[in-house]
Amino acid sequence: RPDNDLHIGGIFPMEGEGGWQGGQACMPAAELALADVNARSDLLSGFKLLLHSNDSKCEPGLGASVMYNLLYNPPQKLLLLAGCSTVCTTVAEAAKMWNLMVLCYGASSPALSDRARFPTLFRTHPSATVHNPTRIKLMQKFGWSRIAILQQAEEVFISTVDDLEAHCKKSGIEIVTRQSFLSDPSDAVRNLRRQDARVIVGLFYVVAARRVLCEVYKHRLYGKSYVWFFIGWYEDNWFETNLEREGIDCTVEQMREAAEGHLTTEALMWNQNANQTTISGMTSEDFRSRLNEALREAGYDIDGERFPEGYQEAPLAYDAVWAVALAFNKTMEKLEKNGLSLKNFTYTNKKIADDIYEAINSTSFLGVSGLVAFSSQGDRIALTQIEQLSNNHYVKLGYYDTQADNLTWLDKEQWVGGKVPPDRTVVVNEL
Ligand SMILES: CC1(C)CO[C@@H](CC(=O)O)CN1
Repeated sequence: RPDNDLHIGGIFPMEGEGGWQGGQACMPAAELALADVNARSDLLSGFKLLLHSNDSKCEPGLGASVMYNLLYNPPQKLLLLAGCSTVCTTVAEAAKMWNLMVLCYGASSPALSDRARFPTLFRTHPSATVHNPTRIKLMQKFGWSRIAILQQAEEVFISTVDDLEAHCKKSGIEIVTRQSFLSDPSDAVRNLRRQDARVIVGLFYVVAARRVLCEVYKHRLYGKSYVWFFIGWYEDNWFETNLEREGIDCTVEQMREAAEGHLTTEALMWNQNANQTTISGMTSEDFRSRLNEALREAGYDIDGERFPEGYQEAPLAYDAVWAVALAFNKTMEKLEKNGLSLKNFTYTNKKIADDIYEAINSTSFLGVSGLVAFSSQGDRIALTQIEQLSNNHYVKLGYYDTQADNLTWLDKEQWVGGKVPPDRTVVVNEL
């Protein structure tokens, strides 16, 4: 029997100290997709897709050595799947030397949107810059043209804020101050008060977010005269957990009071229309049930709400495998016209690599994570969701489709003072 296996490498962050261990849910999701595409007789007819997985621990060095093992050991690989921005940066910068496409299911760094450095990179995970047009849209909706920025000094937030500044300039929104901090936000928050900041965009990881919120409470930078934009992918009760362990000297009540009313933006990773059948024949809720089953078998206590890391991003990994299978299928059809197949691919065969690139570049299908399509930089085109914390739970306020400039608004927003807070001190002239 001729060898009709098509091999791809999978680099998953499974466990480690730093970064994101999203491989815990993303690897099972990728394996579900592998089974589904191999079960389809109308895809890669006669060929079988095989995934060779390894743990990167979200460390670029280990990711690089895992990549070399995949490439220097048979069988020949056709493409690499990877997660974590740091690992994707290393793998995607090197992969071009082997004419390999890299599909990242868990990388949000804006630095990856760079075809000069990463000519073969595609990602089903949107860049962190996907929040920015949504933030601008909300500022325009509520008439805020004077804002402040508070950020943690991390590469992903620095490049996201650079992009936000560019959007603000284009939209005539003034940034009165841009404060950044390494790990202690107290000086930065104090400076916000000095600059009379009222509408503040906050960009930091969740541990830093708790420190910021307690400082906001102490400096009374919350309530009816302030609006905070936070990132929406923290866990729902992020502002009232771990306070003791992280030395936050605010009580749960104080944190809740400071958090009341803040807005969040996040990229949609689960197809919103829960009844919509996707390319796999499943709805996103069907996918959730199958993923939960696979995770229970892997030993996770899903019913006890003990979710593995990467659960939120699992649809991105599932759809990444579908994007590969569909692109290989398209490439196979093209090669067969010349009596060739993907089995003819070698690490020095740029021609076939270009065919695979073209096929991925023109991806467009409805996956469990929504419409899967890439920008010319290989970035995932995604919808964003806007929420607001009201009485301690997040309320959906709307969705934004940047491509169509279409804001779906549910008119659910509540303001502490009963009206939209102004972006500056309003002087009322006594007549
Ligand atoms: C939304 C988040 C948590 C952003 O970081 C991604 C990981 C990374 O960019 O390294 C995973 N998804």
